[in-house]
Amino acid sequence: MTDTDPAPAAQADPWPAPLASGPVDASVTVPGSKSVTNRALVLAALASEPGRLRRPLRSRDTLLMADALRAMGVGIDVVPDGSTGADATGEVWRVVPAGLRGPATVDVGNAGTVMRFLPPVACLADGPVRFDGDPRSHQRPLHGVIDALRALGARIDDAGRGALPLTVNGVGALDGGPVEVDASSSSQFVSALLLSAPRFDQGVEVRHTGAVLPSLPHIRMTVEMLRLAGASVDTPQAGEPDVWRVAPGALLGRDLTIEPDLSNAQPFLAAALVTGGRVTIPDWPEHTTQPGAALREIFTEMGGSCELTEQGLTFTGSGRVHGIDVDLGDVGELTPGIAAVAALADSESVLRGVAHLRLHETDRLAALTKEINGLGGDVTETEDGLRIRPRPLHSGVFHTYDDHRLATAAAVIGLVVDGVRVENVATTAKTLPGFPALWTDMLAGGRTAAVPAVPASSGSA
Ligand SMILES: O=C(O)C1=C[C@@H](OP(=O)(O)O)[C@@H](O)[C@H](O)C1
Ligand SMILES: C=C(OP(=O)(O)O)C(=O)O
Repeated sequence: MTDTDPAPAAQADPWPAPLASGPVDASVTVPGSKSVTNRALVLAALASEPGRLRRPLRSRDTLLMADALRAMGVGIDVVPDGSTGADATGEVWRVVPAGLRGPATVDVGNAGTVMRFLPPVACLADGPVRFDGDPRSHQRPLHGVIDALRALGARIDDAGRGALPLTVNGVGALDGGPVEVDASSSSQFVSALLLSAPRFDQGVEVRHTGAVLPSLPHIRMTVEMLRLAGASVDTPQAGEPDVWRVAPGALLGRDLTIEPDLSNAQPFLAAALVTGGRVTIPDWPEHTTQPGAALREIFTEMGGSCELTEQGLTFTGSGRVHGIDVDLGDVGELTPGIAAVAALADSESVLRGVAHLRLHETDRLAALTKEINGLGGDVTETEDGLRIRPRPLHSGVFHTYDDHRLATAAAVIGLVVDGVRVENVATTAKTLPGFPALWTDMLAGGRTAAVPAVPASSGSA
């Protein structure tokens, strides 16, 4: 097992998605949030003292982030939890900040958070940091981060591509100050500039100039986590929309427990919806900036009800699945899972506000259209989303295009459509390693925890 390979159990490829024999009834412990884990790693690496992450997500995207920070000199190790028995919280990563080093090389894989959040960090290294990743990473938008960093004083060699691969020539500091960015293709441009800004000489003032700004909850997550780390952040006000300011200053080392990944809870909640069953997700946070929180409302409208108790969030399907007309601009990463449910509904759905999904792990709008239609569906792409007219679906191979959310969406359809086979289900390791086992445990009424046991001795994350 390498640091970037969480070694999921080998699966048949294509993987025969299990058919539900009746309504599911299970409690599923979902691993930590990718978005929270990778922000926590960056903020801990930039802090002025060591910090800890409890229940971090151990997946391809987060291990790539940890490896990249380590390559720049940061210490990241698995340490014993310190608590025992029922109090044990799972894996703990200790992050020990250090003077950031270059030369270094960073493999971003296909992780938006790594490719966007780390070039600003690399500006603070004392030498060149080379970034490259999967072929798809060369196509995903990065120009907003590159142009903004240059405007703030950075030297970046990208051979005029405005994309990966590139080298950030770190000199140990960055001026910072006011900068404009068009983040209409990814909110991560804004998050990236804000996260490192406490360490820029003048902090930063980011002004978004584009017509739309997707994934606002993820920007709120950035702001909230910066503040938790002691940063001073001003957020957009009436009369001054789309402007964020971060003051320069030291960041604190925190002891942070990572919330479960609510977007990865989606397929399990969808299972309750499409089978008319019941699924509980323990540790569902009462307050969260994760976009997955919107599932409570969206899936309720599509045919069920949910209740937040001490046990977690329980979603109960009504036995009917309704179509929905919804703007998913704030919560774009939920689109594949909602499209899967919509394909099984009793009426048409229109999913809007997600044109930027064409530049995600794959072109998600094209991929969902092709693959659902390949099973007999009737999906058409619109300018900014999908129109889904439910049809009786049949067996077939569902291709996933190296996209974790395509794979989990296919599994949802496979619960009620016999003979769905998911090509490359292993791609779920990007954010949810062990997905097939969690899925079959759920169908067996599982109560199994996905959180890895605390290792007996310390070691590298
Ligand atoms: O900042 C983050 O953690 C994320 C922001 C969103 O990106 P986009 O704004 O590019 O959609 C989201 O889709 C992605 O999964 C995670
Ligand atoms: C868009 C996603 O990921 P990334 O962080 O690579 O942008 C996603 O997880 O749905």
